[in-house]
Amino acid sequence: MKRHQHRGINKMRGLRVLIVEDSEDDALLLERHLRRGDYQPFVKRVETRETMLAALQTQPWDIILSDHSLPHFGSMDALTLLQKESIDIPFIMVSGTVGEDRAVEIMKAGAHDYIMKDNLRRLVPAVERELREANIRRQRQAVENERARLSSILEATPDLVAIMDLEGRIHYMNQAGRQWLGFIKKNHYAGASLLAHYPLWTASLIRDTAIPAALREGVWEGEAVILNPSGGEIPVSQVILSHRNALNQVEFLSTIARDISERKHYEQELQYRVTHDTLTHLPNRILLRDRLIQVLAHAKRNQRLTAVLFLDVDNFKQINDGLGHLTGDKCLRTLAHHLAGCIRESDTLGRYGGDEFLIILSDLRSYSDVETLIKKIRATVSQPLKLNNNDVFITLSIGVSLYPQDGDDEEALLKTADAAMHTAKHSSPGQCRYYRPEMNVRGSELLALETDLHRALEREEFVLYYQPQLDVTTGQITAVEALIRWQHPNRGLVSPRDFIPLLEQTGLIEEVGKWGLNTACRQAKAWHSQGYPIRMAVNCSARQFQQHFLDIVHQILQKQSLDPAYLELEVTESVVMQDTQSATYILQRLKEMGVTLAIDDFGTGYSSLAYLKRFPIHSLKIDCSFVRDVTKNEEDAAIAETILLLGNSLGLEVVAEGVETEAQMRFFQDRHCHRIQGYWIGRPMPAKDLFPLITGRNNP
Ligand SMILES: Nc1nc2c(ncn2[C@@H]2O[C@H](COP(=O)(O)O[C@H]3[C@@H](O)[C@H](n4cnc5c(=O)[nH]c(N)nc54)O[C@@H]3COP(=O)(O)O)[C@@H](O)[C@H]2O)c(=O)[nH]1
Repeated sequence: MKRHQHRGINKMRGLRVLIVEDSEDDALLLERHLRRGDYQPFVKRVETRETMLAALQTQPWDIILSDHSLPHFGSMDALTLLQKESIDIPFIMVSGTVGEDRAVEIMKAGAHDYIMKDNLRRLVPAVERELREANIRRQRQAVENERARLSSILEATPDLVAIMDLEGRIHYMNQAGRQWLGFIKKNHYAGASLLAHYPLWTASLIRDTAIPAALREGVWEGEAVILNPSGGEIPVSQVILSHRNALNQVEFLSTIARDISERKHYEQELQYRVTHDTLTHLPNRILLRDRLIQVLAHAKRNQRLTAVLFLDVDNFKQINDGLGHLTGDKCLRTLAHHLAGCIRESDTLGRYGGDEFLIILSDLRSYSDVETLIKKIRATVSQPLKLNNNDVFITLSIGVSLYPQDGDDEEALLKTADAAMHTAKHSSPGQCRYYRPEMNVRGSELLALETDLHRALEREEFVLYYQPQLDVTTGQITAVEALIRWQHPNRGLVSPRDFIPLLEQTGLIEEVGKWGLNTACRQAKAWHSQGYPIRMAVNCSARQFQQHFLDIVHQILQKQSLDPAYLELEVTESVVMQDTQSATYILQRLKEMGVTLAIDDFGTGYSSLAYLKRFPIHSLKIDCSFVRDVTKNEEDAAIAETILLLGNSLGLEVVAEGVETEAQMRFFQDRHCHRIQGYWIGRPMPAKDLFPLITGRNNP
């Protein structure tokens, strides 16, 4: 008994039954039949519309068993109520009176079955079938709901989604896809080929690579381009999937394509930024290197000549510091523009960094093409750059390396061009140097020198030598030029040509220059005190020529109690032409202080008459290079004579420097040059050695 009970309880199935019935006995009868059928029913009997609605709203029901006709309610009313409330519950009519026609009518109205009250043996099987079918209906509905949800997601997604057969014919395409491809109505795509909506190169990629890969491996992912109706290209990231049936045969393909226009735009932008200089928009170091590799590969294959030009703006720091960074930037931009105008379309100009530019010349017919370009560049930069109402003159130091002789890869050519440029910068700024193997040795020497220079001032290794200048009219030594020397502990006396450029680059020139000015003024004062009013000429480099230099000069003159008229500051044309506005100001203040001013190396730079008139200058020094051959070379003689005439007409003193022979001396004497400086009078020498020369000349 216990075992039977146990089995019975296990078999009992719960069932929530709503019975529409006015007879309690009939309801109990139904309940009993259900129990016999191994159900454990939870039963609620209702007999009006209101009680049925309340029961429906209170809890869910598994089945409704309804009598056909109640005093104020019936199966038709119950079905209407269910429809109105959109409730799908198996509905079995249980009646003793209904005729066949009426029964059919009720079935049409939504009842799932009907049972005669005198044949209740059918009840349990009917309930079971209806429960099963209701379950199937629910599952179908769930699938349908799921399908509708997925469809609405596909329709709403901004990506193109399509289903295709194995030939690429479209069977479904979502709204985004229809819009991209211009299918105005929903079914317009039916049978159209997706391949027709790609440009040729992408169509072949999809046909020959992507679809075979998707068929083989199940999926292909890549980038493609889709055409919009007006032929515009939409870059896409695309996935193609193959879908198999139960027999493992591919049944159809699906694809999802995402518009990556924005990403592509950013990628291009990024690529541009990585490879271009933001200031000048020229190729930067990375792209330059890349181009050089390509040019060299081409040159190797076709036995072509190639040249690399390293260009560096001389004294760019002064422009930046003096005129401000914005003007410095403008200077680089303007220069970049001018340089771009000098090269052929096949050449590459780029900004290598800071004030350094690089030009790659490919497919040269001969190396003379390089000379042609250099001449063009020279002619361009000899014109002033118009920067915010300033005429700024710049010079470029250029280093050239040639392929194949100076290196056969990009590394070697860049290194050799750089070495050549640095040699130009150190020995002759503003000039061009072709690479020579010994330049590399010189490079490491320069590095060692630079290290020593940092200690030279505190170790008192600098000395001043003085070179006499002869007054042509009186024959007396009326002035001397102070020239610095470096007494290096190991190298001996180092020429200023080897260390002044280094001092300028490192900024040490300001300290060393101050020391030189002070030492020279002290020496001038010493000679004055001994009865020899000698004028002291002191060189002033670009880096020193700043507004605070005015204070330095003033303080030193005060400290040494030297009459300012006996100090002559020598500046080159390039120093004053770099920033004419600021130069005019400084020169004017110096003049007001009583200091005299000389333009050094005159004739080698701009030689601009307009500026000479504007600047408060006292003298012009004819550069040694015109003096050397003045008696042999007509052109040099003509230049020297022109400078003399120019100086005289502007009321300036003219000094000829580098006079080594009597013939040269006579040349200048005959043309009323005011002062002569050169080995013929005396080499630069320590003050103690010069003194006897002064006393000898000045005490007839
Ligand atoms: N900013 C500073 N620059 C300086 C200073 N001292 C020197 N310098 C500059 O260094 C350059 C080289 O100078 P140096 O080697 O001293 O050469 C000078 C003379 O020695 C040389 N000279 C003079 N007479 C003759 C001659 O008859 N023949 C010949 N071959 N050379 C001769 O000319 C140089 C004079 O230079 P300059 O200044 O142009 O008058 C040089 O550019 C110096 O300016 C310093 O303290 N500060």
